[in-house]
Amino acid sequence: MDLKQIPPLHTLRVQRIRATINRAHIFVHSLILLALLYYRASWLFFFLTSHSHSWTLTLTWFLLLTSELSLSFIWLLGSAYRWRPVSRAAFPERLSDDHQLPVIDVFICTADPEKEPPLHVVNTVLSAMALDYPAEKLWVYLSDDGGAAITLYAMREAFSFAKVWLPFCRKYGVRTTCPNAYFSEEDGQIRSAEFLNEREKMKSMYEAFKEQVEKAEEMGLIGDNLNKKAKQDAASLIEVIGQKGLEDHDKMPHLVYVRREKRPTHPHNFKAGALNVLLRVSGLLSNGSYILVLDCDMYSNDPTSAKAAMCFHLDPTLSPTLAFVQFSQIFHNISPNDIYGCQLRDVFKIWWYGCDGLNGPILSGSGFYMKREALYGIAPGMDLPKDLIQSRQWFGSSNELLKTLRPDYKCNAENGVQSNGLLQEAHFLASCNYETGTKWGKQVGFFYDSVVEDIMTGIRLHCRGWNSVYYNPPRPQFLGSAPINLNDVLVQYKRWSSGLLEIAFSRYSPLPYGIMSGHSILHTMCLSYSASMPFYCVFGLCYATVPQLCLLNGISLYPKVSDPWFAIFLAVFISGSCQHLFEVLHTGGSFRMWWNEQRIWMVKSISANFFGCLDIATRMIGVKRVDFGLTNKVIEKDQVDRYSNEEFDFQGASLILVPVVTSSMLNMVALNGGVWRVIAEGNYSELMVQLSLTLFIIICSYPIIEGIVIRKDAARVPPLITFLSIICTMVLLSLGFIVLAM
Ligand SMILES: O=c1ccn([C@@H]2O[C@H](COP(=O)(O)OP(=O)(O)O[C@H]3O[C@H](CO)[C@@H](O)[C@H](O)[C@H]3O)[C@@H](O)[C@H]2O)c(=O)[nH]1
Ligand SMILES: [Mn+2]
Repeated sequence: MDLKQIPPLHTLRVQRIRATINRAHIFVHSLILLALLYYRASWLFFFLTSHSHSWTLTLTWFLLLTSELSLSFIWLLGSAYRWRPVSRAAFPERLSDDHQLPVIDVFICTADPEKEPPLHVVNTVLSAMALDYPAEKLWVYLSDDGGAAITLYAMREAFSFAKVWLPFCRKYGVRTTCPNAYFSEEDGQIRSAEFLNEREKMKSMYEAFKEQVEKAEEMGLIGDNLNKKAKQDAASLIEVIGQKGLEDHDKMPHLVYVRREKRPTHPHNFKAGALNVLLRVSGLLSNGSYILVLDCDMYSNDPTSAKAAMCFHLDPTLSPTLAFVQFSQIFHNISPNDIYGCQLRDVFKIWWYGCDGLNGPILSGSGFYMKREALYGIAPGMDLPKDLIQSRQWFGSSNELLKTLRPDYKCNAENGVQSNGLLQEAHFLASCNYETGTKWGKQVGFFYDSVVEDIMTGIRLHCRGWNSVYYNPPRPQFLGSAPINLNDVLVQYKRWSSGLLEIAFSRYSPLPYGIMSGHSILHTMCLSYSASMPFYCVFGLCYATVPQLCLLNGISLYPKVSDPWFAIFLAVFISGSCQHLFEVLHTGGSFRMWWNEQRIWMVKSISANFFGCLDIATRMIGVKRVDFGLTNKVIEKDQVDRYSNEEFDFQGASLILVPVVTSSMLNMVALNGGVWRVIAEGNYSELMVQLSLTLFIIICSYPIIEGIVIRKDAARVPPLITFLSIICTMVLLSLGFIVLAM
């Protein structure tokens, strides 16, 4: 048959108009930036060389040049995302028969039954079990780092519930296969009486299942495992759920509960460590060629994702170098205009499309189908080590695991796992000593050098020669929940910032590493951009303080309104803002969302990014240990109300908020002082930019100022934070007066 007549499994379209607009903008914006930097540098040079040079001016201009240079450099790296955006379509219905599909292992991670309620976790498990994929080829693994009896109990109950839930979903073509989500939304379609009847029955069965888990929780099944020590010090426990009735597996995927061994003396490497244990245990039990990774707070929202991913993985032209297919992450609980910028709009609606037009998106933690072989430490097309000694150095001493690496290996778990002693070996693979002296976490599996293991792993796979694909079909394939309280948001960003800095300062820092591994320059820029984001704090901190302190002291840092160079500063501001606004509107956002994103970018850069830098600095000098800072997923009703009203929630605010509150206070003082000075001295034109900048920051900070001065409710800025920020503001003001008066 003529190959051209076979309908393709997927298609790719380059977004030409977007690419052209983007490239034109990159060109214009680069020219403006160059002019601005020239202006700043030439004056700085003049100050340095003139006889009567003032140290104060030299210092302030140096600070501004540094911050403007850093921002321009980060912008330049990020412009690679806009170079060649593409979009894809997949046609899973064109896949040939089910018999040829490979085995898929689904990995779901949970780490704490208090912050991640077991009922939510098993909802994610159920949604994954209901993927539209041959049941005997689907294995679902849950890694329980919380080591809680209640989670295991909930898994067993979930397996029983799945026996009725999966047939129901299949019979009626239910797409929302996460029961909690399904029963909290209306079906919306006109359905038969039989269906409505069954749905009601199913609902009451779900309620009964839910009650059972909640009752167990109340009865204390959650048990003594909850205390911190037990979480750090526990033996491994692996259970293949529902194995006794093998007949179940005609229609049911396998479900495996894995609790790895943890000892206080052994670093457990957080999620990456958990995933690597799953990689080994699953290698032994099912050895799926592909792996779907899900966080416990992100459920499958469309059963077709597995087959859609296979459209790419099974395409012989893509497959040899394709490591993973990344799906978009959509968060179901985002407020109408996304006050905290948690939907990661730029990542999933702009950047990954752009990366996909180069070598593919960076790994994003959850919602991706990964080729197992890509995680085994080799470049595409290379063979795994054949020599036994070398294999053991890479993969550890389990002969059973090593056998699974052979190309002719036949999985022997088909006949039941418990019977053939494999479980014992699985415990060995989940023990905390197993990785000692091996390449796990360094070359094999998910990488340990950063708490953002996803980005780290993605960068290293790309630099090793693997590619990836981004797929974002109209119906969200995976839905997650985002934090809805400012402190949780900032703590999450702080972890990401420190993790990204770990990458930036590691041997795998993407810019040198990408260039040295011969990776494409544009894609290296994309990889480097992600690792450079924490450095936004240089610009943020400088622009929130230096021009303001100078304004108070009557020092002008920008050209006069009448000076032609003034237009350059205005043009940078307009060009940057317009591009951002255009992208927000183009990706379905509103004007309000654009404004919110501007604000939260400022907030995050001076708090989370700055604290990320401090975190790394304290770790480097050995004062602090690495911490994951799990995101809290238990949400109170009043928090939800505040969030849906788009009201800032400062409850539980920690020190991380101090820079934000300090900056708001400082800018208010500066604006008042600046206005007085301008009125008194009439140097309006000279200080115009500084006055406008200060006013802009104040308008952006309105919810924070409101939280300090006006609000009296429980979610206002806590008085302690206000107090600390007053002290910081006073220190900054005094420093400003002392230094600038020199
Ligand atoms: O020691 C740990 C810590 C975390 N987790 C799991 O890791 C996942 C992500 O944790 P979460 O607190 O939800 O962090 P987020 O910031 O929401 O996660 C984002 O950032 C992480 C990297 O920091 C990525 O791994 C995630 O995929 C990405 O969604 C959850 O399923 C946790 O249960 C573990 O299994 N073991
Ligand atoms: Mn999460």
